[in-house]
Amino acid sequence: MRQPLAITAGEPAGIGPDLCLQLVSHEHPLVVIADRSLLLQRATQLGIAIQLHDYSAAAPLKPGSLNVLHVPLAQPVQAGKLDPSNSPYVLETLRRAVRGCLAGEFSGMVTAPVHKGIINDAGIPFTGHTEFLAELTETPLVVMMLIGMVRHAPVHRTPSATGIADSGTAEFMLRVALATTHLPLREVADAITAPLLEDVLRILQRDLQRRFGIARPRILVAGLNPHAGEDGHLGHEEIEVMIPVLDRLRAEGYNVSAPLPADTLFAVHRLRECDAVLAMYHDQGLPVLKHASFGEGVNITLGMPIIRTSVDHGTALELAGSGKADVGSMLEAIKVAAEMVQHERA
Ligand SMILES: NC(=O)C1=CN([C@@H]2O[C@H](COP(=O)(O)OP(=O)(O)OC[C@H]3O[C@@H](n4cnc5c(N)ncnc54)[C@H](O)[C@@H]3O)[C@@H](O)[C@H]2O)C=CC1
Ligand SMILES: NCC(=O)COP(=O)(O)O
Repeated sequence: MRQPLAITAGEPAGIGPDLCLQLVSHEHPLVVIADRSLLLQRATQLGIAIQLHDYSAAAPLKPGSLNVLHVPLAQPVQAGKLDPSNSPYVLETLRRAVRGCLAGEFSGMVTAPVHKGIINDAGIPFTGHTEFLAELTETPLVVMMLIGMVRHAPVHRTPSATGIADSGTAEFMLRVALATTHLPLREVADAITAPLLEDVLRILQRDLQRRFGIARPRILVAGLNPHAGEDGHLGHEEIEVMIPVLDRLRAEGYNVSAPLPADTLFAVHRLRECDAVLAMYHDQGLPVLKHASFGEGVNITLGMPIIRTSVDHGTALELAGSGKADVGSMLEAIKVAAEMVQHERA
């Protein structure tokens, strides 16, 4: 029997509950972790007729119903209106999913978006799922990677040394991993140390192999500084920190590039010939990916003992309860989690 994937409904005032309601007839076995009355209330607001089934690990899932593992809210919710007293509920849904994944009850977890600000307003330091899940699974280092299809992007039209065909369009999977996650920009340069870079690349390589079936991943590494430091004239991190690590890993058989200028690294002719890009920080890599595939991208946490994927967007409070939330990224996140489970079993 296929173990279900756990779906956490995220911030209750956001679009997470709306997205979960659209999963009733999904082909993959799913268990939504959320407050039951919140889902019923949002269904009424959206005019969706829905059957909820109370999930029990001991009983089969009920097809045609939304299987719900009930976690109670602290306060009733108004769509679009944040309330810090419900932040412990949000975190409890995540804890329950992680417990189930670690115990083998769930094959993985897929998260709807949380609102990082309101959790902090509730007095709970929180930077993101990524760091929170690392803590819950006692994983010393995890790697954030977002993936999405690049479609119909302009391609360099002149055949060159890269051998690029004279084609006007391209379609390929872009994977962008990050060396640092939710870190203020001011702190990024100090955080890029040789041990960190080496550990991140080892996690990236290992998970691309075991969870994506890529035998020898080709990884392009972005420099930290403009023009990858311009031979030391625009910063020294590439020469002092990055190049020695990359040389060492290459000698071990890794297919990693030298630090590349991030502005040209993201040109289509380069991206389509690699399996993943390692960007040094959140806003170096993710804007490119979201520009290409927002709404159907997937966020993945690598390096953990469990499988976790997520949507590529946030809580979109203004759309909650409106019927305008696009479920595309959630569907992709479920698909990718299911594929990762398959790869791991293979
Ligand atoms: N995985 C997670 O839990 C994530 C959580 N967030 C959190 O979400 C909150 C809001 O972040 P923003 O930067 O405003 O990003 P956002 O993704 O919520 O909104 C950006 C724009 O995209 C639109 N949008 C987002 N999701 C959509 C969907 N499914 N269908 C149609 N339109 C959609 C919104 O209406 C808005 O115009 C923040 O607290 C942030 O921390 C942001 C990204 C990921
Ligand atoms: N921009 C992606 C993002 O911030 C996702 O954060 P997380 O909550 O998945 O850690």
